Amino acid sequence: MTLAGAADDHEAIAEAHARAAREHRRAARLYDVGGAGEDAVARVLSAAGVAFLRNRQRPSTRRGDIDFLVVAAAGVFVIDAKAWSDVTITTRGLARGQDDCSEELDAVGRQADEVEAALADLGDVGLAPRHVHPVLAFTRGRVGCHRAGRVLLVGIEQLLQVIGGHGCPLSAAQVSEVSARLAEAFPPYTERMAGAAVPVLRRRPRPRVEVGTQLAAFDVRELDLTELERAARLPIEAWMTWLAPTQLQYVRRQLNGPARLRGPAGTGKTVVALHRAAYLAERHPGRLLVTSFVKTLPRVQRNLYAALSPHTVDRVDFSGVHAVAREVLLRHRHLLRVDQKGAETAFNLAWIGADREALGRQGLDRSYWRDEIDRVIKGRGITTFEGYADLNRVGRRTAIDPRQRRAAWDLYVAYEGQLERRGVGDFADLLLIARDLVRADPADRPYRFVIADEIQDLPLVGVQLLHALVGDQPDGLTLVGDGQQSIYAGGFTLREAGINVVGRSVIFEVNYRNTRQVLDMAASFVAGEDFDDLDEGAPRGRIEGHRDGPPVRCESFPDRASRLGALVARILGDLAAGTPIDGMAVLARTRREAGEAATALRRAGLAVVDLGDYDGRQVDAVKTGTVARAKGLEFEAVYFLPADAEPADLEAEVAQRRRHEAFVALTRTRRWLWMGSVAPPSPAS
Ligand SMILES: Nc1ncnc2c1ncn2[C@@H]1O[C@H](COP(=O)(O)OP(=O)(O)OP(=O)(O)O)[C@@H](O)[C@H]1O
Repeated sequence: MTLAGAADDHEAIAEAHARAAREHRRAARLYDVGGAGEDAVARVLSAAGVAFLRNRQRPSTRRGDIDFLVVAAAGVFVIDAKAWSDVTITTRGLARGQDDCSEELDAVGRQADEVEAALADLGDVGLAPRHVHPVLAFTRGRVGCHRAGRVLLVGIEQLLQVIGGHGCPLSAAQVSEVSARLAEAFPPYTERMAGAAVPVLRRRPRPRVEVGTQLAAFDVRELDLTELERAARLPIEAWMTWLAPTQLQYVRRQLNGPARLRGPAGTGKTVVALHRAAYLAERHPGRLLVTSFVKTLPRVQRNLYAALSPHTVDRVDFSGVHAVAREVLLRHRHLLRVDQKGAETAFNLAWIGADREALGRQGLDRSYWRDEIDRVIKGRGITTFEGYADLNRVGRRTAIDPRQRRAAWDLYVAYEGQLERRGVGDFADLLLIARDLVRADPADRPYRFVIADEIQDLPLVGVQLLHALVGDQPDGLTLVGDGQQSIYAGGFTLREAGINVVGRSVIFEVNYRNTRQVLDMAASFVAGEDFDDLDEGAPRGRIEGHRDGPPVRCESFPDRASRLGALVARILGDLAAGTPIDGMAVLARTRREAGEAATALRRAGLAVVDLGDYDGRQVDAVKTGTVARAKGLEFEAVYFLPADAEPADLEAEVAQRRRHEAFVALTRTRRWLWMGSVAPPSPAS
C-alpha cells in the first residue's frame, strides 16, 4: 500500500468514527430526555406510594426493556414513558409534530402481550388479558386521557387516576402474587451499547433519580395460590379476572381458519368465547358478531360482555342467528314474509295428501316429519330428490326405507307448494335465502369475526350462513357447542357444512359450574350414550367436576297439581333458608308447564320473570321458562319439572332428545337442584 493510500484509509476511518460519535451523542441526548420522562413517572408513582418495577428486561428481545410495570388492584399497567412535547392524538393514531408515531402503540401493545403471556399460567389459574393495560404516559404538555384500541394514552397528571380506576379485581395478596411473577419473568434491564465500533470508555454513570418502592423479588414457585384458587371458584366476577391456563391459551391463540370449541356442560366454553371476543375486539378494528340459535342468550351475553370490555361493546353485535339472517335480507332488499302460523297451515294441508301409511311406520308421527323437512331437507338446503335419496341423515336415529324417503320428499314438495300459494316462508327459508345472498355477494362482509355459541342446535344452513359471513380468514369463525346438549331434531357434521376445523378444534373437560352431586344425577340421564358432536372422529369430552354440594332432591308426585303445590312450598322453604330469589329458576319441558308454575308462584305472592324477558341482569324474581330458553344460562338453584312418564315405545331419537333436555336442565344449577316427576301410580299398585 502507498503512503497516500494509507492516509486515505485513516481519513475514512476517522470520518466513520466522527459519524458514529455524532450518532451516539444524539442517542445520548434522546436517552437523557427519555430518562427525564421516566424519572418524572417514577416520581409521581413514588409520591403516591404506588409500587412499581422499573426498567425491566423483556425476555423476547436482548435490547428491549419495559419502562414500568405497576400491579395495582385495578390490574397490571405496562407503562412506556414519553417525554414528548408536541403530541397529537388522532382517531387514526399518534403523531409527534408532523411524524406519525402510531407504531409506538403497537410497541407498548407487544410489551403488554409479553406480560399477559407471563401471567397466563400461575399454577391453577392465569390472569385474563383484559386486566393487563398498555399505557403510554406523556410527561410533557397537557395530553389528557385517551384510548387507542386497547392502549391508554395519558398525561402524567392523569396517570394515578388511571391506575386507581378500572374496578378492583385484585386483592392485596393477589397483587403481590402477580408482582412476584413479573419480577421473576422480567429481570432488571442491563443496558448494552449496540454497534460501538470503538472500545468504549464508560464514564461514571449519570446520577439517576432512584425513588419509589422497588418490589422485592421472591420465588414464584413458593407462592401460596390459595387466594387465586378461591377466586377461581366464584362465579361471574371471578371468571372475568381469572381463567384456567388452558382456557387462557385458547383466548390468546391465533387460529388460521375456522375453529371449534367443544366440551361438556359447564366447562367454560361461553366464558372463554366472550373473553376471546373481547381479546379480538381490543386488538383489531372492525365489527364482531356473537350469535346463537337461542334468541335470548345474546342479550344475556351482551350484558356480560359489557362488563368485560366496555370500550369495545359498541363494535360487537349480539343477536340470534335468525335476526342476523333478517339483517342480510334487509341489506339486500329481499322480501320474505316469515309466518309461522301460515307455515303451520301449509304443512297441515300438505300432510292431508301425504302417504301417511308409509310415513306412520315405526311409530313416526307428524311432528317427526315436520322436523325432517325443517332440519334435514330445508335445514341442509337440499333442493333435489337425488340429494335427499342418498343422504346420510346424521343425527336422525331411525333408519327409513326408500318408500318413506319418497313420501317425505313428496310431503316437502307439497309443503313448499302450499307456502308459495300463501306467499309466506318459514324460518328455514330465512336462513337459506340469507346464506345464498351472502355467498353471492363477496362485498357483504359486515363482520371481521363471528363467534357462535350452542351451535349443536343450529341447522346446517345456519352454520353455513355464519361461515359465509367471514369465510376462512384467520380467527374469523369460532364455533362453540356441545353435541350432548343438542335438544333439536337432526344434526350434521362440519365437514358436510364445508367447514374444516382440523387442527383447530379444542376440547375443555373441567366442569366449573356444577357440584359432583348434580353432575352424577345429570350424567345418569345420558350414561353410556353416544351422541353426534359435529366434528367427526373427535374424541368425546369427559366431564370432571370438582365441587361438593348439597344432595339433589328428587320427588315423585301422582299428578301435576300436587307437584305444583310441592314446588311452591319448596321455593318458599328455600327462600326462608336463605337461597336468594334472583338465583332461582323453574325449568319445564313445555311453555304450558312453565306458565302453570309461574301462575302458581305468583299466586303465592312471589315475583316471577319469564326467561324470555331475562337479560342476565340481576332481577329479584324467580325465573321460569322452558329448558330451551335456559340454554347457556346458569342459576344458583334449579327446580326442574321433567316430562310426564314417557311411553315405553317412544321413538329412539325423541327419547334421546328428552334425556338431553333433562341433562341440560340439571346442569344449569351451580348448587341446589330439586326435581319433581309426575308418575301416576300403576294400576297394579
Ligand atoms: N376457570 C374458571 N374458574 C372458575 N369458574 C369458571 C372458570 N371457567 C368457567 N367458570 C364458571 O363455570 C360456569 C360455566 O361456564 P360457561 O357457562 O362458560 O360453561 P359452558 O361450557 O358454556 O356451559 P354450557 O355448555 O353448559 O352452557 C360459569 O359460572 C363460569 O363462571
